[in-house]
Amino acid sequence: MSNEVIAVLGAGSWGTALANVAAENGHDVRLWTYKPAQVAEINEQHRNSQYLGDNPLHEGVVATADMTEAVRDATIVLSVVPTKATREVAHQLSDVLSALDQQVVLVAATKGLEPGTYKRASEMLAEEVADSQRLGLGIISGPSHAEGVIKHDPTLVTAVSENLATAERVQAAFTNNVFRVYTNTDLIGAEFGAALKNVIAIGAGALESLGFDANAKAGLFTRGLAEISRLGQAFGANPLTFMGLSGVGDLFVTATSVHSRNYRAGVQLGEGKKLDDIVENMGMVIEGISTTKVAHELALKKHVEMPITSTIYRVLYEGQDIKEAINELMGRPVSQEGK
Ligand SMILES: NC(=O)C1=CN([C@@H]2O[C@H](COP(=O)(O)OP(=O)(O)OC[C@H]3O[C@@H](n4cnc5c(N)ncnc54)[C@H](O)[C@@H]3O)[C@@H](O)[C@H]2O)C=CC1
Ligand SMILES: O=C(CO)COP(=O)(O)O
Repeated sequence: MSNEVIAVLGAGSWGTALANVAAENGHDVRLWTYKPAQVAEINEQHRNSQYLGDNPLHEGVVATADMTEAVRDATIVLSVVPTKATREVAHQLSDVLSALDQQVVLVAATKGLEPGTYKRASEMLAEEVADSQRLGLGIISGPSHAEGVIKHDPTLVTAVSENLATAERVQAAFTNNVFRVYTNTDLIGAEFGAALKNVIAIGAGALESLGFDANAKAGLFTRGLAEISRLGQAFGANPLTFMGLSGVGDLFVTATSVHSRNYRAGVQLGEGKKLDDIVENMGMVIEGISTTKVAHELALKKHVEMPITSTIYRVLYEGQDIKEAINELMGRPVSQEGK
């Protein structure tokens, strides 16, 4: 395996888990966070307790609060901050790359769409980091909770870039015996799948707390995936991508796992907790909350029917009662599948 110098921007649960995979694969890894206490804990105790508890990190994961230090000589840079911070961090990265006169393969691991602009993570990176500063642009996506990856649970993800050689370079850098990386070239489909499954996962959590059985969840997953695919296709996605790891795979894990922040938020909504309290107590980003609003707006703009997403929008943003919302969904005129 050729050795890469990999900078990971964002030391939350996912950035730390990805940095750990890269270090275990023998790469030179720098993990950037703006929090000095986190730098000290990672470098001295090889833990990131706020996000990953007592799980030990590989000693090759070196944290720094200095982005220039993190990025200097890096060949691959991963952006793993929440959607709302992606543009700001990418802008900072661009300044750093200019000063270093350096080019990198740029990879987003963020799952969301930017409010207002409706941009995907890779689009934000492309807008903030100039072509001349990039050797390639892609994403890592798929069913992969950090909590499982850090414990070496077998995990399958996909590296996606419109340029297959870029995807293959990321694949080569991250694949190992417990972390298997596929490739794909449908960036649009992969990013829509990754962002929109979070919305359905919130719905799945709510069904769980209302005590509904697997029938309801299977219906939600299937019809949820149908509307995710419809919206993605309206932007040019390949429908087959939604059958893959960044589509049904990620929907399945996020809408069924207790590790999912989105699913857990849905459970708490179903228990009657207030949205603001849920966000405050989670302590980690719940991307689906903002994505629900973005997706609902996009569906209206593109005239794409997304009844489940719009129902979850009304529950989250208009205070609609969940049981009443489910009754409304179930009472919609019946229709033909595959339309
Ligand atoms: N947690 C997981 O298992 C997975 C998460 N993801 C995605 O990865 C992204 C990050 O998720 P998590 O790591 O779970 O989030 P997190 O909430 O655990 O951590 C986010 C990190 O970003 C940092 N951050 C936030 N705002 C910042 C800013 N303005 N400037 C610099 N740093 C900032 C925080 O300090 C924190 O270290 C999300 O889009 C999520 O959907 C994708 C796959 C798995
Ligand atoms: O995308 C994820 C797993 O693949 C993470 O989902 P949550 O943000 O809901 O934990």
